[in-house]
Amino acid sequence: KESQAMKFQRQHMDPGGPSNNSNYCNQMMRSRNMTKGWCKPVNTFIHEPLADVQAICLQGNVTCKNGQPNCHKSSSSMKITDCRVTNGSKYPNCDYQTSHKERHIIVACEGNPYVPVHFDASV
Ligand SMILES: Nc1ncnc2c1ncn2[C@@H]1O[C@H](C(=O)NS(=O)(=O)C[C@H]2[C@@H](O)[C@H](n3ccc(=O)[nH]c3=O)O[C@@H]2CO)[C@@H](O)[C@H]1O
Repeated sequence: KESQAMKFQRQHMDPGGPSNNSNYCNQMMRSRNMTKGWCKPVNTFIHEPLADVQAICLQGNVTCKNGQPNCHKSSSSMKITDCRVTNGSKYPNCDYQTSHKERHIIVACEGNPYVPVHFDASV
């Protein structure tokens, strides 16, 4: 069974990216298994080293969207790509808009070791 920490890395980590093609999201949402059963509506990939993303758990503590107290906001902005399903997208041919951005990100952390398990938002 996939751990929450490994699920976070599968869904959100891409240190090597982004390739500047407009098809990045279509390719990545498929290859990271987020188009099975449905087209996941929104997903962010983070283009920073894993160690830098794990370090966010030691940074600014903030309240999560769901009210839980275990979210943390990155002290610096990070290179990300937002993938958002298009209006014309029809499962199983999931179609995404690819948006490359630099934002502070907010993740939820859990466990021992205390690591990212959920992507909450970018600001
Ligand atoms: N405080 C917590 N502490 C610990 N765990 C917590 C906590 N909260 C949730 N989980 C868990 O995390 C799991 C999970 O997948 N939550 S999810 O809301 O659906 C994730 C969102 C995110 O993937 C994506 N999104 C969204 C915006 C954006 O900019 N970028 C972007 O990528 O869309 C998704 C839906 O919004 C679930 O098991 C839940 O129980």
